[in-house]
Amino acid sequence: MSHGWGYGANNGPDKWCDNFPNANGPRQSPIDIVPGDASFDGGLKPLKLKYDPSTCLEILNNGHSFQVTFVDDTNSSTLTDGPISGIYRLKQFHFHWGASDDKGSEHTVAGKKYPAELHLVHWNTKYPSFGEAASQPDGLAVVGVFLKIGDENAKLQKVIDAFDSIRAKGKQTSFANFDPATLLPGCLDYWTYDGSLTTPPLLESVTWIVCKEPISVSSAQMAKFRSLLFSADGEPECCMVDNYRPPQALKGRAVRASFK
Ligand SMILES: Cc1ccc(O)c(S)c1
Ligand SMILES: [Zn+2]
Repeated sequence: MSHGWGYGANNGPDKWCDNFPNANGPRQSPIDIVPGDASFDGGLKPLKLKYDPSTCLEILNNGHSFQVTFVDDTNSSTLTDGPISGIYRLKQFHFHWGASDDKGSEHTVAGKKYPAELHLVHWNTKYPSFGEAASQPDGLAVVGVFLKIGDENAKLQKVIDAFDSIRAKGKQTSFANFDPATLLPGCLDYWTYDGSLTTPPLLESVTWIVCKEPISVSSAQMAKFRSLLFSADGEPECCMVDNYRPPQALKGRAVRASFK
């Protein structure tokens, strides 16, 4: 039986094209962002993120990353303005990270890798659901935030404190009253381009909004990320590390900057 997709030698990013033809599509993510090649667009609006902590629902280990999911049946937690039109609802946030502090982000900046990258996933409310939106070219908007090694991040620690309850694949636990805005950098300057999910099925439905300014994470906190498992209870333990896709070909796409 064929093993599901993952990040190992036999099922990792270089093999995803075998089962997911989008992998070789024209608007794949992530990309290497080259600041000198990005064009400033004065028409880009500031990001407007309105998050209601009471919509925070649970935290789970899905075997690829961990994610915090939100109730998305109203416009309580939304992304508007920025490069998008209309109202996009927050569905979940998750991270990608490395086995060591020198790698882990999906997007890179002039070749620089950060130790981790946060993705805040929003869906366009012109469609009836996340699932419907995910198959549309303007269906999703993902805000990416880089993590850099520095001071301990007290806000992030609230998420890390839940890891003991979700160490193995398939584990989930309630996670209430968390404000994802506390994970955003102070400056919301961003780069934006048309891309895709960075995990199978690699749907080309994402407006990427990558923040220029990183947030901090301590090396000890990154070690806690690496204590999570790709494997389920009863399976040989496999540490959840290097769950990132490397940069993909730009294929003529423009990258715009909201800042000079
Ligand atoms: C919807 C979604 C799921 C997983 C991901 O890594 C991303 S980037 C987006
Ligand atoms: Zn992601």
